[in-house]
Amino acid sequence: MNNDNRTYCSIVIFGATGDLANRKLFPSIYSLYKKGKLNENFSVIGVARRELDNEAFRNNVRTSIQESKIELVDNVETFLSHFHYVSFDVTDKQHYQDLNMLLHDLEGQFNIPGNRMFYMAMAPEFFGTIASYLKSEGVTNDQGWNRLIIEKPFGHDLPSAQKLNNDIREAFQEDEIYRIDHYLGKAMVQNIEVIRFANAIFEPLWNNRYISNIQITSSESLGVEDRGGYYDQAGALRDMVQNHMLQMVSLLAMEPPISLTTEEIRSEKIKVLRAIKRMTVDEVDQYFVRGQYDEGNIYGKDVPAYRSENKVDPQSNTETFVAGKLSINNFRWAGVPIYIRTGKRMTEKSTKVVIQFKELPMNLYYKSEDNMHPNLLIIHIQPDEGISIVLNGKKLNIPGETTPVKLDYCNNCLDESNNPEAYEKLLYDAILGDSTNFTHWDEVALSWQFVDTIYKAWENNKVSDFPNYRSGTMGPKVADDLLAEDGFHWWPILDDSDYSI
Ligand SMILES: NC(=O)C1=CN([C@@H]2O[C@H](COP(=O)(O)OP(=O)(O)OC[C@H]3O[C@@H](n4cnc5c(N)ncnc54)[C@H](OP(=O)(O)O)[C@@H]3O)[C@@H](O)[C@H]2O)C=CC1
Ligand SMILES: O=C1O[C@H](COP(=O)(O)O)[C@@H](O)[C@H](O)[C@H]1O
Repeated sequence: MNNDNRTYCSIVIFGATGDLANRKLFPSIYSLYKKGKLNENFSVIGVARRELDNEAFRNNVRTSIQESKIELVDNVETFLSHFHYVSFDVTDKQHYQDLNMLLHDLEGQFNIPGNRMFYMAMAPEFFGTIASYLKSEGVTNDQGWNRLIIEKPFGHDLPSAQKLNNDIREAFQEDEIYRIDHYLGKAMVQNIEVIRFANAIFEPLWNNRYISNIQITSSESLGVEDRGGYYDQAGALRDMVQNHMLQMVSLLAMEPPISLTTEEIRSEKIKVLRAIKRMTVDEVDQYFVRGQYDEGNIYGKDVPAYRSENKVDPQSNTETFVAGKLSINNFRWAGVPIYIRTGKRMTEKSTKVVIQFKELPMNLYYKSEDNMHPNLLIIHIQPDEGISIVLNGKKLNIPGETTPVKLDYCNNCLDESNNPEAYEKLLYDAILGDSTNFTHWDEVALSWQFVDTIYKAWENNKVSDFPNYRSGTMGPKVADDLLAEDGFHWWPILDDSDYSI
């Protein structure tokens, strides 16, 4: 049992009957409890409109844990007794007093010193209103700490993000705001810093003298599922690039921070985002391409085109795929393209980073382009977690010939059961007050600034060829052309891939 009183707190989940709460938050809280990271001094209050009593709410929580891969143990009923539910419409100010009273009661019952965490697991249009009523109705407490966890999307563009930020800043200080980017909770995304800054063999090579290009792929085999209404307004650039992809870029490209504090790491990440070369609207098509999925076949199953998905405009021009080339204008990275691509209904669910190293100035084994195999460092972010290094070895029994050999380290092979989910890690960080793996407003603003130019170009220049990739493929041909123009190709993302091409 953990006696760390920093974890003594109440967690209020706005949107407690929703998908995120059920699929991610309840199982994460249970997992923390089961591991002894949360002791008995906590409470969870669920808020949503539908009428439920505490018992029905606790049954929902139990079901959500059962449906996750976490095994229920004997203490589950004690755990559930910490959960309470209040039903109200968050736009209705008067109910916040009831919430405050319940918080006070539970703080007494569970001996919680007034620490309050407010988790916004609801549509973003409510974020500003909730923050403002929490403050005006005195629900933010002056006895302990107050923290606000905000889900994505954080705005739709820079002006809307700025407005949202101003609204929540009226009630919460920047250091009380935890903007979630769940990629920052993934084990191998967190490992990027360790790979870079704890290994003498990588950091000396981590620059434009030795690296020829970097590729980041985050592909999904799923389509938009039941989120067509949101996604058709968002698109892949807002949904994945503005946040997750640019966060990975900044971790890969940042300078070593002077220490591992939140402020130092953030400051280095922000410098990368500032150094990304800005495009004019007219230049966007040289650097970014988009796609939309057509019908096709994934894992042997026929799937519909994006335009036939539920709650999607049948004439939609929303992109479900983006690929782009970024340049970072600084001493370390000038001249090294960073290619990113992400999309739905692609061949496989996979997130990988491939660092391709430059060729030797003179390779004694060179015979033709076909036998040139660049060294690669592959960071497998999901579903497999680990790193691979592709080197050149001797081809058996053929003198003077080389062949690529792959050295693998698998992170989740060691003990998968003990590997916490991203949400679990981030929730725990927020409870402890560690905001390193959350995004600062400056990062959000710089990312939107970059992405807004792309959308401006795309709005001016409507597509005529959507849908342009079949479901179950790696995206449209234009994404391959983007690299081919620079003499590169996308490295394959499947785990048993052949890296000899
Ligand atoms: N689901 C996911 O995997 C992910 C979600 N997110 C983000 O998380 C947030 C929540 O998403 P998700 O859980 O999928 O959404 P859902 O639509 O599943 O849930 C919305 C929740 O809000 C409640 N709600 C809606 N209107 C009101 C209101 N006026 N007053 C009180 N409660 C209300 C709903 O309950 P009721 O109808 O009972 O009021 C429900 O509990 C969004 O910002 C989303 O972008 C981010 C990443 C992944
Ligand atoms: O934020 C989002 O991420 C998911 C992909 O997350 P992952 O952890 O499964 O890689 C994506 O499906 C969703 O559209 C987006 O909103």
